[in-house]
Amino acid sequence: MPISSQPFRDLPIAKKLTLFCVIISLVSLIVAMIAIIFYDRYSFEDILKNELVVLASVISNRSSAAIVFDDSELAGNNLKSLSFQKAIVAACIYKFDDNEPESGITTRLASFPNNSVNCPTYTPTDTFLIDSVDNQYIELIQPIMLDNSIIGYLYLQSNTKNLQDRQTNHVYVMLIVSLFAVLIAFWLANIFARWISGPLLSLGLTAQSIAEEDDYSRRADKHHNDEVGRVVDSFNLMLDVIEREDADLRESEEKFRLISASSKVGIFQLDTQGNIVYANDELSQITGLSNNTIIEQNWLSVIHDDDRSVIENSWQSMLSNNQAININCRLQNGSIKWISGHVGLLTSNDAQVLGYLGTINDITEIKNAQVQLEQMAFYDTLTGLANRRLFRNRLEHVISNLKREGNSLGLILLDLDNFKNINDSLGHDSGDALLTLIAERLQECVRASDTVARLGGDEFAIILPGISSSLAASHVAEKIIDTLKRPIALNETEIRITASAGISMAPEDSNSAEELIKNADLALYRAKDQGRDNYQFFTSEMNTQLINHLQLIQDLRKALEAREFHLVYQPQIDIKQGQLIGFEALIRWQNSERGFVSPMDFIPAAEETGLIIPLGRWVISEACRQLRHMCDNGLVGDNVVMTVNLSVLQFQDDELISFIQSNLKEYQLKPGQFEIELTETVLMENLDDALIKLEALKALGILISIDDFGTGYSSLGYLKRLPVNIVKVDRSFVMDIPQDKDDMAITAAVIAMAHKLNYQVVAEGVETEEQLQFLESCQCDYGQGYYFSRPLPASDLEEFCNDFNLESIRNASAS
Ligand SMILES: Nc1nc2c(ncn2[C@@H]2O[C@H](COP(=O)(O)O[C@H]3[C@@H](O)[C@H](n4cnc5c(=O)[nH]c(N)nc54)O[C@@H]3COP(=O)(O)O)[C@@H](O)[C@H]2O)c(=O)[nH]1
Repeated sequence: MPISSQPFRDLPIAKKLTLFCVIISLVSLIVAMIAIIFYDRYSFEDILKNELVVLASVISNRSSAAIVFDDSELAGNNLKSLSFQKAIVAACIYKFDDNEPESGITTRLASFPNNSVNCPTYTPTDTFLIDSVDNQYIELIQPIMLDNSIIGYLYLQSNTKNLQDRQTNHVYVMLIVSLFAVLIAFWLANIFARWISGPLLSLGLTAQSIAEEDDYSRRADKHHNDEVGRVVDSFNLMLDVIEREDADLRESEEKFRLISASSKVGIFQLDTQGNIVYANDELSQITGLSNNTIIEQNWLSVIHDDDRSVIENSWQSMLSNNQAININCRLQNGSIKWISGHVGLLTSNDAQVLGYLGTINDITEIKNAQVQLEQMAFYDTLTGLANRRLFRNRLEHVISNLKREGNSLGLILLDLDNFKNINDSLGHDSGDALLTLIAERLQECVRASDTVARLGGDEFAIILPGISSSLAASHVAEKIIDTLKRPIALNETEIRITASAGISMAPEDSNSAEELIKNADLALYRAKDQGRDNYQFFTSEMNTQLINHLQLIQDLRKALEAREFHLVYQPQIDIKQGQLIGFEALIRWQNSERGFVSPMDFIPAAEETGLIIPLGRWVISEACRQLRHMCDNGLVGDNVVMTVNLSVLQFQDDELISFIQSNLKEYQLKPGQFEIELTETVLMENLDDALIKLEALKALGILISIDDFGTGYSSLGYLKRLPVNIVKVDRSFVMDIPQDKDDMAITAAVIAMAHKLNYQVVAEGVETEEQLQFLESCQCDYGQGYYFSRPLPASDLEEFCNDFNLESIRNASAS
């Protein structure tokens, strides 16, 4: 409620109290004075009248003789005594006429002063009268008695001036006394007022200084235990609470300031209109605007053009709905920054919106990382092509459109032939560069609407959406294979590479992405099987093959548990000495339903499933056990070597060496009695690791031979680096001797080269005397083949060992 300015009301309490006391005193004094004046007046009049009566009584008593004797002189003398009475202005003595006293007629006998005009010609009607005349005089008529008879009258007139003077004096005195009383009352009231208002004033001053200095540690002084004292107590109590809350507030403000200052988050406060009223330094850092500019400038102007309308909309919705919002946008202030933020409501205890409090984070790095991650998640980092995930997404997307639009889809899976060799020989950097060039060539072969993806390694996929027919798909596949065949210049080397491709079509082959990939993969497998550098369409019989393959794997697992495997041992003969020098352990699987299953069929499946590890370990143990058995039975000496074949996975097994060692120990065999046979493919999987492992095996004394030498990536360069003991010339070279002169030349060269490198040579697949003679002529060290013996079951080994004689074999062959 507005306070109107009223002079009295606005006076300080002390003055009000003083004024109040003075007014009370004044009113009291005035009332008292009036009462006294009135009282004075009547009491003075009474006194005057009484004095007049006494005076009249005395004069009248004295004057009876004068009347009786009609002595005016005596009467005059009696009256003269009144000269001392200053108030008496007139006095007269009257006597009744002697002749007619009953008539009441009087004669003036004497007067004072002489012949006073004031003495009336008097015929009294009353015997006794006293009265005041016009408040100026008092008149008295006193009968003069003699023997109870009235003989005359005395008239006295006294003026009241004296009385009035006395009264006036009284009034003056009272006024002076009142003045003093008022002054004393004022003085006392002042003291009293100060006494009363002093604590209030002090309380007010304390409150004022607290407000001015913002110092809530101060306390008001308590002067009395009265109501003001209780107000002071309450005030101080309130200050305690405020001080505590103020301290808490300051502490929290300080915390906020510290947090705000050191925060890596931009913090800002807006008023109810959305204007920034506070911003911390980090906000300036993030926005690139100075603190003042942020507050002055319309900060929305720094929002990226593309994001501004979205932010404005959510901003408006926050202002109108009073609901917190999350923001995610770009800032354009020179460079582009991504920010993420939150703006919440700042409300009072009664839920009134006081403004808005918000935070923003610079998420540019996160965004960039996100973009990078997205790139990495969906694109191949080396070639920039779609990766497996994106390929899969697109394939599923195209298939779903296919169902709607009734189009066809071609899927080509592509694998580079022998890419590994290039990688190993030229190095991974060259391999990567080649893959990048291949990716470029692949993209040249297809339309922009097609998807070229790298699925990993040297495996690529091409999605051909909306392709008209399998004929059109075959044209693309041909184009790709031809394009890739073109020589590629890589690090000043000209490289030629071929590719194999498998094609599946939707909806003909399947409408499921997974099925299509699987079908194309089967077709690719067939293309590789067909000698690479070609493409194959998926056919339903490939599916049958797949089913058979899966059945084989299932049976293989069961066979391992059911111990359906056994080993056969093929002797190896020293051609020059004609002596048995070792056996190659070869696995056999005899299945009740399948009958005999060739290792050529089940070893790849065992490799594929990892079953080769337990299977291969069983072979090692069984071969060692068999050699121990033969040694123990005197069938062979400790110079006879047992050879086992190791596949890629087996050779990569970290526990291979320790496993071999523990078996040698268990069967008390020397490392030199045990040999591992590795194909070039096994070694080439990871030549560097293979070398380390081979060195370790050789250091232990275990013999190492390279199987199928000459069929793979045979190179003198890498052969030199291999710590092997024996090279096995592949059966394919031996089998056509002596008909195939080239094979003879190759065989002779391999033997000579191996000898140069101090390796011994085993010729595989020796079936005839001619082959043996040729190998002899080439100084081949050892031979293995049906000519000497087929692989023998363990039960036939005793007979073989006891009966073996190369001469007899040769003689029998000659006859
Ligand atoms: N990882 C493992 N691989 C193994 C194991 N056992 C065998 N194999 C590999 O399987 C492939 C086929 O072997 P297999 O059918 O046993 O054939 C061997 C011989 O029977 C055959 N051979 C031997 N001499 C002749 C011959 O004069 N003529 C002819 N037509 N065939 C002959 O050669 C095979 C032995 O070859 P190799 O191993 O290269 O010395 C084969 O690749 C085996 O390696 C196993 O336990 N683990």
